[in-house]
Amino acid sequence: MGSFTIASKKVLTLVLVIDKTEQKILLGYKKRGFGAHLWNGFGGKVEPGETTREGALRELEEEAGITVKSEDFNKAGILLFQFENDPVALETHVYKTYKYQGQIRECEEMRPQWFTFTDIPYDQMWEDDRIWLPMVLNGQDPFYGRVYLKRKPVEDIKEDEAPVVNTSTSTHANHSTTMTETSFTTSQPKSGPFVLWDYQIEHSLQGVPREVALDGTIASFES
Ligand SMILES: Nc1nc2c([nH]c(=O)n2[C@H]2C[C@H](O)[C@@H](COP(=O)(O)OP(=O)(O)OP(=O)(O)O)O2)c(=O)[nH]1
Repeated sequence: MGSFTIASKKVLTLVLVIDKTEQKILLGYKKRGFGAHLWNGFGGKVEPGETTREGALRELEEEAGITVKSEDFNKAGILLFQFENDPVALETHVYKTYKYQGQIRECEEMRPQWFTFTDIPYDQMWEDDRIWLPMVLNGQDPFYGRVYLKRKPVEDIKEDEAPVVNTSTSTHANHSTTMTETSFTTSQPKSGPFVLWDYQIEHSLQGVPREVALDGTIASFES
């Protein structure tokens, strides 16, 4: 049995771009690196000297090509991701926005695509997303909590399930965007190399969390 004991944390961000009118969310297909072959929001590590808000806005511009005004950018919550036998937890600051500027574009790491709320590809996302993403879409944020992810047995990871990608151009919310569709030849990779082991996620009644302690409780709130 593996251990979920953590000793420290790294700070990361995750940005959700939502079209309330059309009931759609912009996700990116991660082409490489950590979480490859999964659909996710945009984000990554916060750099030294950056606030989480600055880091989230930078990653959104790098990965999807769009910018968001500060007043349209809100913290939806914090999740502490814990990985089996890894003492470093990922304190992930989740932001949401309903407005953006610029032209959505693909980059070498992420391929953006809009999904209607009823068509979110949860079986090609991190397994915990189906628990907390609806909280954001239903306005049940801010939230906080922790998520325990266990490594999949090696025999369950199918390396050669490469997706087939088709490119097309579509127009959405006055933005003409080149979109690509993904289909999988055989059984598709599900939730990457991790499975959800356990979680505790709660609606934050006291305010917007600024930091989560290593035990998953809120350490401080945004003022
Ligand atoms: N939706 C979701 N995202 C997760 C989970 N676990 C997890 O680490 N992430 C996110 C947080 C980050 O946005 C991303 C991992 O960040 P990363 O450090 O690998 O980012 P990156 O490859 O883009 O690296 P960089 O740009 O910072 O160099 O994955 C999860 O269970 N669900």
